[in-house]
Amino acid sequence: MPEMISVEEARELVLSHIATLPAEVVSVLDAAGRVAAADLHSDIDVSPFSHSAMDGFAMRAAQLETASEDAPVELDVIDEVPAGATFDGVIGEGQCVRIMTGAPLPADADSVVKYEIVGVVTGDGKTGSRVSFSAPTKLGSNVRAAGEEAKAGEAVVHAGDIVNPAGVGFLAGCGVVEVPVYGRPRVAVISIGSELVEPIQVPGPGQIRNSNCYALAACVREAGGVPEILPTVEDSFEALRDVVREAAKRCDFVLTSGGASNGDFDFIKPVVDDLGELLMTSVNMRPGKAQTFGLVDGTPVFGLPGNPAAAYLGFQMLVRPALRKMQGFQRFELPQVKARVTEYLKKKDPRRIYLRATLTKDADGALAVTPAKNQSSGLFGPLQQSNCVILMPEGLQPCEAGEVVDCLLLDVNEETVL
Ligand SMILES: Nc1nc2c(c(=O)[nH]1)N[C@H]1C(S)=C(S)[C@@H](COP(=O)(O)OP(=O)(O)OC[C@H]3O[C@@H](n4cnc5c(N)ncnc54)[C@H](O)[C@@H]3O)O[C@H]1N2
Ligand code: MOO
Repeated sequence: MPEMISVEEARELVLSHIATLPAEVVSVLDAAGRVAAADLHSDIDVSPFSHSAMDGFAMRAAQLETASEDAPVELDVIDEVPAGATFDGVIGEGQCVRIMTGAPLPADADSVVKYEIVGVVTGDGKTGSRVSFSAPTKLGSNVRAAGEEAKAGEAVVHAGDIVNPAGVGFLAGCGVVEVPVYGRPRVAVISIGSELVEPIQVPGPGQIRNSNCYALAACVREAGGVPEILPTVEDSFEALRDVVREAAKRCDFVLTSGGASNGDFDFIKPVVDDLGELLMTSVNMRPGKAQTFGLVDGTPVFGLPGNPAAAYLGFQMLVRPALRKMQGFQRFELPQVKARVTEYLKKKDPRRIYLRATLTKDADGALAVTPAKNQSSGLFGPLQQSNCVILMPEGLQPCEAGEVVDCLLLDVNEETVL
């Protein structure tokens, strides 16, 4: 196993050990944001019948061919058809049918003229009235064709498609009420550290609150997974081994934070090595060099570093892609834009650096990016206030103010096209 690998190599390594979860069937509403695991077919034509797109009058366009301001064509209104009803009669020459939006087009009609541009000669425009048309209408005007959106038996959503809220409506209209989608991974979220106390507690001497667990569980949720926060584990090889072994049996993915470095009390690497196969220990990124990955009984186990920003960015770069692959998503790169950096950026560490930063757009649409003042890997605050990270490539090349840099957007789906 190489000592330190690049972020891209790490992502590839992780993804190569991740399988898509089996499909499960959910109600169409719960399919929103999920990936379809099979082609989904409409049981009927959508819409099932040709219908009017306007409230107006239905007739054949040919009846109005000669209509003009000077010589309007007058027709008798022989019936009225609201949405939900049908007109089964015959529309003779000199006749039309009053029709409402959504009502089936009478078999004899091919066009609809909205009532705002129709004159009433006698009556109130309803059945028994006489109405006038002062212009011809186009064949098929204001008619929505049967099967315009889907034909009976047609695949309307394909395996691998992400169902969005509009898709939920589309599927419902096609009679698809149960949808096979790839499963959501159950993710055990484990904090490691004898110094940790729960957020409801006030830390005593040498103690800090366990914040990683909550951030990481939120990250899991946002990535589509189902987090299960486990009790904090003290810095003990045996204690950690027992917890990881049990979690790997019950869950689809085990995520730890802390104890990933080389200190005297850092045990995630030896635990994964002991229980299964240790595949990665270190990635060329800052923050977040200490990134452990391996398999325990075939379950992926990822050990993030303890420092909050290092854990968070390790998650975004390496764990989120894994959880997305499990759910059938196919894009794993965070959306990236170029922007001018507003200040000089020094580069003392040759690792790839992800600077927490804020991207803004000026009145002309030009993007500018400003790094957060405090880049300590021990802080969540600057991430809460940032909307991107600046990617400073490997090496020691600094960056002048005004230079164009690559920015990876946070809190945006990988499918976003910029
Ligand atoms: N000799 C060296 N020491 C360290 C190196 C190094 O290269 N050589 N790397 C440093 C870097 S960078 C990081 S990141 C950390 C990663 O180490 P660990 O994963 O073992 O992290 P811990 O030591 O357990 O914790 C680091 C830091 O984060 C706090 N922490 C831990 N868990 C939580 C939590 N759940 N919620 C909030 N904060 C947490 C912990 O108290 C420490 O302050 O190693 C450096 N050392
Ligand atoms: O993993 Mo550390 O800085 O690289 O936080």
